[in-house]
Amino acid sequence: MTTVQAGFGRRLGDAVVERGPLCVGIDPHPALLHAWGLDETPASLERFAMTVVEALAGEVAVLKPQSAFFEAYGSRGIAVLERVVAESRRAGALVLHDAKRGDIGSTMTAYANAYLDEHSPLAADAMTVSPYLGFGSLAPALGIAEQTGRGVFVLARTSNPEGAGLQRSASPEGRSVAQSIVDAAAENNADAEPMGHVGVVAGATIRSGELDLSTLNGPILAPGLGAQGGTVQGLRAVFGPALPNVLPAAAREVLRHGPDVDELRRAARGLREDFAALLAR
Ligand SMILES: O=c1ccn([C@@H]2O[C@H](COP(=O)(O)O)[C@@H](O)[C@H]2O)c(=O)[nH]1
Repeated sequence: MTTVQAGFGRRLGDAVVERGPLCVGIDPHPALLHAWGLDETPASLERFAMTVVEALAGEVAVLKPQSAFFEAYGSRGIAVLERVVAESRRAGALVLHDAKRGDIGSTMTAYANAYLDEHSPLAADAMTVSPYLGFGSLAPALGIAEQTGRGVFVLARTSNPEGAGLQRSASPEGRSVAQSIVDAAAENNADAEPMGHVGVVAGATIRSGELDLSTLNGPILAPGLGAQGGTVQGLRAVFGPALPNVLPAAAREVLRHGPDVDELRRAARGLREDFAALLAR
């Protein structure tokens, strides 16, 4: 493990200042491959993913490969994912592995080593993690991330409709499961400047004011724009005063404009400009 000087909160903040607030998902869905005139082979997977990297790695703050779509192709898919991570980072984008890992602490260490340790071929800048085995089970990932200047995004209130039942369920004192995850992340970020390395995931599709994010002091990944029904304009109602910490995320809403790299860029810029205009209002 090698220590990176700046913490993830600062690195993400700098990337957003330089490139604007947007995370684009690299999700090679079979339907998108077909729409791009590609088939479902490792060679097509690579063509798709590297086209997105060519179009956007020099353009957006964060790229978020969805691990599942690469894992589906076995070791050849993982080899493509390694290339996506390395070339995106080389072009200046931060890479967030969307793998949603979560396990007992000892196994969590191995996941964190796989995705966050600089010597791993898959090492990125951040990863998504699932707190279902208890927030404390994520401690090894939080620790490795902090030591290496990397970040984690903990699922709190996800964008999918099925998440609501579990995540909105409340303790006798009235605190929801999702809020307890946000509060635990906030504890880890308490003294960090300009913000901490423990982000949360909260969908662009959730109800207004569902979460109190006032003490989080960390980034908020907001997936669910476009294909899942969330809108950039709706983000202010959902996140209120926490809006400046929101990193809007979209995959299909951008990828459907491919394979033309200029069209992909135009789509990403449009979303980013819409969000910047919302922030400025
Ligand atoms: O709450 C969550 C957490 C993660 N995701 C992931 O983001 C993308 C969304 O893709 P779109 O095409 O923009 O809908 C996908 O990889 C999900 O696994 C999420 O949607 N919601």
